[in-house]
Amino acid sequence: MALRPPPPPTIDPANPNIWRWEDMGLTLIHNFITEAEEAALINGFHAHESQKPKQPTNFSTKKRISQHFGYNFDYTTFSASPDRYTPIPDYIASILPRLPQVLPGEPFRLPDQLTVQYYPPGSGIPPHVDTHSAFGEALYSLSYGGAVPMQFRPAGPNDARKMRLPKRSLMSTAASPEPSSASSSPRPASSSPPPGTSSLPPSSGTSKKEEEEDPPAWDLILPPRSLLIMTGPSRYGYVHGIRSRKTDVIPVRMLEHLGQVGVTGLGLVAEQDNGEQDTVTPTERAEEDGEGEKVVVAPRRGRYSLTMRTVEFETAGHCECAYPGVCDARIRQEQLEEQRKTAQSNGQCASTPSDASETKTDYTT
Ligand SMILES: O=C(O)CCC(=O)C(=O)O
Ligand SMILES: [Fe+2]
Repeated sequence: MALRPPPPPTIDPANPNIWRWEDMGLTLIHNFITEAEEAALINGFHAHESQKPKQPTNFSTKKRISQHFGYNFDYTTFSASPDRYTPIPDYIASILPRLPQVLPGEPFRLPDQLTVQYYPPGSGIPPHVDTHSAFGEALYSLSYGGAVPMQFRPAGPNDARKMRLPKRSLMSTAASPEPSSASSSPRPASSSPPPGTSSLPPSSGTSKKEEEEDPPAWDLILPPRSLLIMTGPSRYGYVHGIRSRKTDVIPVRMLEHLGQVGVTGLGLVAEQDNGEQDTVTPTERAEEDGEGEKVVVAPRRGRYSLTMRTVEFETAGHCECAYPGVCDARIRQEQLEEQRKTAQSNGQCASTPSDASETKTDYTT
């Protein structure tokens, strides 16, 4: 199926590279870094990978490979410890001061929890909501290498249900990936099941048929060297993910829209399998899909992303967002309340609020 274009963005009249979806708090800035900076980031990733004290990285794997810098996040306590810190290399640190402050009126802290991910061609990340309570509102994600479409949809009742499953895992549901607790730890496989199709386990008593339809999703192409910024609804109330697939069927109108604002070279079809540069523009490859839409079938390339978040030390574990259905802090409160009620009905002491930080969940970011 062809990608579904996003709602029309507002293009910044002063800088056509900047696309905004103001009602969603979503921004995409094209050409945010130069090709030289992109090359430095890619070289830095591979140099760091080669220094890992383990067997050589298998780049032909289908799994994402990740590297963590800055504060290490501990998912058993749901907090970051100021004394567990992996130094941030220069090729990443130099990007941070250039990030736009997107929350006016709030003091701007440079992101201090950084995750670099390499997505081998065809791999993705399950649909998820990044953990609300652990990080500041603004999430930044810089893309480099190949382009990839990121899928967005408003979080729905199925997501809320899945986030309340006792054994939620990144493999199976709308959750909240990354970062994992230790720096450079391997991530779960990213390929299955396809986002949006995960079903509840039989023990939940809910059959696939009884599940409500997810709200419709749309795709945002993240070209290499672009910066995605999520705040507000897109940060707290939308699910985002990348489908695992070898090729994307891209409507030509999506490519033309990118071309109009000076974005060329998606990295998707820039190189042929024989390694030669491909001089044919993507739109020249267009064909019609079954519905008469002009599309380009573009093979996925290896893609890298640098996700930048700010750890909340002060307010860790709390969140007052408008999306309690998919809010980790609200879910923990609900669980505590249930435990308290159960304890009361069993005639035991109710648990104290301090249990909150120890509640065992397997939420990742
Ligand atoms: O690869 C990306 O751009 C985003 C990854 C992501 O959503 C995450 O790590 O939470
Ligand atoms: Fe995410």
